[in-house]
Amino acid sequence: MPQTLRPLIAANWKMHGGLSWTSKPSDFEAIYPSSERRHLDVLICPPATLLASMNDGVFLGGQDCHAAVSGAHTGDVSAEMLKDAGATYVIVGHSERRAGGDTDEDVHAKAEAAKRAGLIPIICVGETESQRDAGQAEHVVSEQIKASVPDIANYVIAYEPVWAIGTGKTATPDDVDEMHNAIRAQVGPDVQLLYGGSVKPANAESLLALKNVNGALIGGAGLEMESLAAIARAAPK
Ligand SMILES: O=C(CO)COP(=O)(O)O
Repeated sequence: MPQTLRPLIAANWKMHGGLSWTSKPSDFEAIYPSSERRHLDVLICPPATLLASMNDGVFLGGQDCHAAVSGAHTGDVSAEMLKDAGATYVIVGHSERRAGGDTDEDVHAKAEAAKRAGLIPIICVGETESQRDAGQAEHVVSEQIKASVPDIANYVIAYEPVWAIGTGKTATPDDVDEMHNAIRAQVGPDVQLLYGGSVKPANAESLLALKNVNGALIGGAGLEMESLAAIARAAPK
């Protein structure tokens, strides 16, 4: 891993959590103190309702944003609102949003909105199981990157094969290595590349050891601070 690319261990809480929830980022500090993790960054992306109530020594992010600054968009949240509530990052183009209708063009516009607001977009890409079975995985991901990534300097790519999300099926280290090497060749040396899809404490070390894996985007295993910390501890120093 080039020296400049710090590991980023990111939890996407999806639609889980509330103000009285027992899992709190402040507990993360007690389990894995920042003094012991100066070599990496930890990010939690809670539901937008919780962002402003959290300020606990980890980076915070949104899970999606609208492309506009404000306006008549019922139910949406702008990148500026996420920034205002304490976010540093925002996930865009998650497959669960793409399944809900987000196109590559939408993702491109959302990533530009993130930059406009001073947030770092985490741009998600990944193939479906049938695309992988058809030998199309690298092509699909490369086309998603071409169409979804705007001309901005500071962004993160998260490779999340759709078939590995929430299924317990993790891509093998060889599959992840091959895909991340292809993405690295496409985006250059400066972009952090995260792997996501059933990352757990038990498989984190083998995935995070890969040369072009600079961190993880974690769903289920990121809801508990103990398991998130165990994954973070598996990142190379
Ligand atoms: O979608 C994901 C993170 O954004 C991955 O979810 P799981 O870790 O639950 O498979």
